[in-house]
Amino acid sequence: MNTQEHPKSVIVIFGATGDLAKRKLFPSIYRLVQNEKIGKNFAVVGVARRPWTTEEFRSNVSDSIQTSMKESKDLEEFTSHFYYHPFDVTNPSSYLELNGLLNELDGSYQTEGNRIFYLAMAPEFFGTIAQNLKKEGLTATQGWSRLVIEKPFGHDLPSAQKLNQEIREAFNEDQIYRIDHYLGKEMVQNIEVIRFANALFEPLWNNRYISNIQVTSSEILGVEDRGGYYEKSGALRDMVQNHMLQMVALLAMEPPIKLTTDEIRSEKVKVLRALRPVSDTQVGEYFVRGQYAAGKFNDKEFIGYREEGNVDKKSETETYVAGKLMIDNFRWAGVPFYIRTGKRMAAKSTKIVVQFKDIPMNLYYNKGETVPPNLLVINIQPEEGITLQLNAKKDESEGGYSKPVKFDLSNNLYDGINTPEAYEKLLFDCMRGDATNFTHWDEVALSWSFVDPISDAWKNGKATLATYPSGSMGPKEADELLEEDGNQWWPVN
Ligand SMILES: NC(=O)C1=CN([C@@H]2O[C@H](COP(=O)(O)OP(=O)(O)OC[C@H]3O[C@@H](n4cnc5c(N)ncnc54)[C@H](OP(=O)(O)O)[C@@H]3O)[C@@H](O)[C@H]2O)C=CC1
Ligand SMILES: O=C1O[C@H](COP(=O)(O)O)[C@@H](O)[C@H](O)[C@H]1O
Repeated sequence: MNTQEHPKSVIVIFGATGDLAKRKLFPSIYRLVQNEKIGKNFAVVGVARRPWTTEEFRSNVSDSIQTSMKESKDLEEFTSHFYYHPFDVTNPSSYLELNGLLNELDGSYQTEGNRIFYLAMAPEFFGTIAQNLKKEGLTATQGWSRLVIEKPFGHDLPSAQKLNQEIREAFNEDQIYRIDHYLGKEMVQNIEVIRFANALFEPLWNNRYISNIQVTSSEILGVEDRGGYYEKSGALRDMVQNHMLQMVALLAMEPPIKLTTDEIRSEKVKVLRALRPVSDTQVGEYFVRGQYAAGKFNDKEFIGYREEGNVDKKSETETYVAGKLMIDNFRWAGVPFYIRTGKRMAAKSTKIVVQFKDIPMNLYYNKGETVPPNLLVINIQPEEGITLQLNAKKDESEGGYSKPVKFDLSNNLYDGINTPEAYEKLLFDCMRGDATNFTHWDEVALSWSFVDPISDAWKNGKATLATYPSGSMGPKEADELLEEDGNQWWPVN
């Protein structure tokens, strides 16, 4: 890339001493520099309460890079772009001083007045920070100002509306970048290309040819030290309201008329609007919730969720959700989208399986053979790639007629290229003003509208909480959810 095209900006990270900044944000900025996506015209200002000096902050940034990258070079030059400005974000008088520093850095790094305010803090601070930034004139520069907001965006629809209103008093919708880091994953972005750049798939992408679609996001990790947050969230709010529904929307949306932010968002919104609402009397028919109990995985013993730190011993919080989503529109009528996500499961895997309908007649039936369905598998993580399961002739020596064969298209896809991390891509998109892979307010609101009745029904005791042993693929009730439709979960590894 030509240096002329490098985006220029001062990035202010609120919550710069926290976990997200250290594990994700500093390494992402480092990779942007190493990959020559940004040049010299950038500075990063860390804000938090801890009374660190800029030197201490730089040393923390340096540690973060050394811990997370296989190779780290030019660290001194890189960290020289970082500054620390300690203050309590609830104190309005501190913003003027911050503005002074930003103006100074703007001059030193020639960032043309462009500013990114990245809120890597608990959501209760979002409204206060946004309003103080505006009130104290930090957004009134000659360049652009953008606000990046981490999830969770509210706790339910009313709290999200309130939060949105507070932020919108200070920033326009097109200045707000709501992060859903799944939208930065290479293979999630690939869904659109697989669908809309291949003559092979798009004609089959409907209820005439697809039997069901399964989206799994399983984690081996448990809740561990995040009990305080997770007790108020649970898997439904933590994963389904955002990442899982976003993947479903990308899989189900109509082809946009153009690949622009607005057109793609508007197609995703139509899918979210077409989701069949689940009333409290139907919740058991469409959703299963579970919580991990003690168990063993790879010879290691794990405690149950209720034994984790900051978790109530009688907690009813779900660490697992499986659901059947129906999209009531012309393309998808009758096709279940099954989703499942959970912690302390048997695999770290995010995978989409598109199961095609059976052939109209099985010519091999009389020969005693079943013909398995064709499967298109999109592997999002940890491996990235696509496989296509077809049926092919067996070799004479194997006996019988047909067997499933997998075409692994992964190597052809990337050919060894090291794909960028989700946060790296999203930060770069924000610097370039491309909001396509961020969530619009309408998507957030519709997702909460879908999820709220489910969590209300659970809260009102309308469904039992199943348990599953740590190290398993979830409760048996989730298998029964599919068995009732004559389906089964496809393995994730
Ligand atoms: N960690 C992760 O992997 C992910 C996090 N998120 C979201 O990102 C956000 C941050 O998460 P995470 O980094 O884990 O949280 P942490 O608790 O690790 O960090 C919180 C940060 O906020 C600062 N802080 C707290 N109160 C104040 C205050 N009054 N004034 C100034 N600074 C303050 C803390 O610094 P100090 O104590 O020095 O003031 C710290 O830097 C949350 O919204 C979370 O939900 C989203 C996805 C993944
Ligand atoms: O947003 C979240 O995502 C992570 C899982 O992300 P992944 O990229 O590792 O799949 C999850 O652990 C966390 O609870 C949730 O807040």
